[in-house]
Amino acid sequence: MANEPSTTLTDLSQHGCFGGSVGIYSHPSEQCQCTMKFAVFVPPQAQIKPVPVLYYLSGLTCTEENFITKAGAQRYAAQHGLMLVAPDTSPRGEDVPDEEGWDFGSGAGFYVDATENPWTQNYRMYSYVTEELPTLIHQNFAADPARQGIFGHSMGGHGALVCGLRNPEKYQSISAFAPIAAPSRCVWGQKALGKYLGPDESTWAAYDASELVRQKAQTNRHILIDQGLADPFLEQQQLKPEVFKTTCEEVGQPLTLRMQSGYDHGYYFIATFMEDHVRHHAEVLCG
Ligand SMILES: N[C@@H](CCC(=O)N[C@@H](CSC=O)C(=O)NCC(=O)O)C(=O)O
Repeated sequence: MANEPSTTLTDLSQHGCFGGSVGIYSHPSEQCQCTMKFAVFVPPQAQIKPVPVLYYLSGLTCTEENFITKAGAQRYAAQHGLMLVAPDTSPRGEDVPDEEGWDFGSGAGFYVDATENPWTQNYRMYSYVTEELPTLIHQNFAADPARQGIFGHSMGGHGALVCGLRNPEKYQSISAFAPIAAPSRCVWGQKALGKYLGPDESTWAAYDASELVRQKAQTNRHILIDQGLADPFLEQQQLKPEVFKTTCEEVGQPLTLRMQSGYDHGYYFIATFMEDHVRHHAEVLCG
């Protein structure tokens, strides 16, 4: 069912899963100028016709494997007939610049197109996620390019909000778990945006959901966010969901922000509310 099969994908592993399959793939990336990896769950419905695709963006330190092995999304994606795609979180490799520390560089691409050296050649995760990866998916899998959603966690929740708000024609549904919701106002975001984009903070707004939603509110679409109240990064002021919520209220962006008592930042929290998030996307994409 896929269009014009590409020869550039390397199949690294395949596993039967809920009547469909999980595959891990690598490919040479034009945007990131290195080998990139991603995970795909193909639901059983894809054997009959192209299915909608739900992209998941992971958080700091993650690879393409965290979500697919820990979040438990495949059961619900199989029920609704959704394909899941989870890319790595940054370019990687011997020739890719990196820095000490886990909140910048490898594993911390922040879903931006860097404009500052030495990051600009490889760190193009925004264009990778919104352009190169969807093209590859549609060339190689039974995916319907007209029905796509995006969600993610923490740094990946920030990425999902940014990619979704900036590209309403590409993504019809958006949700996030504990997103970095106002990166211009937190330590993680200020470090990453300052290094990838430079010190001129006016350039950061294009990658800050709480700024973007002022210009790009999608008043006909509902965004779902879950946030754990026992999340240490919430207390450290890295996430700031209240800033995003206030802006959404000001501009009329429909938002359900659920503050979940007893949940921290990890994948036990994500797995607990995964069914609701997959349903949120399926109601739009599979309706
Ligand atoms: N290594 C760090 C903690 C890193 C961490 O918590 N990463 C989160 C995402 S945080 C925001 O983007 C994550 O998803 N980790 C992977 C996992 O499988 O849990 C430290 O030492 O504090």
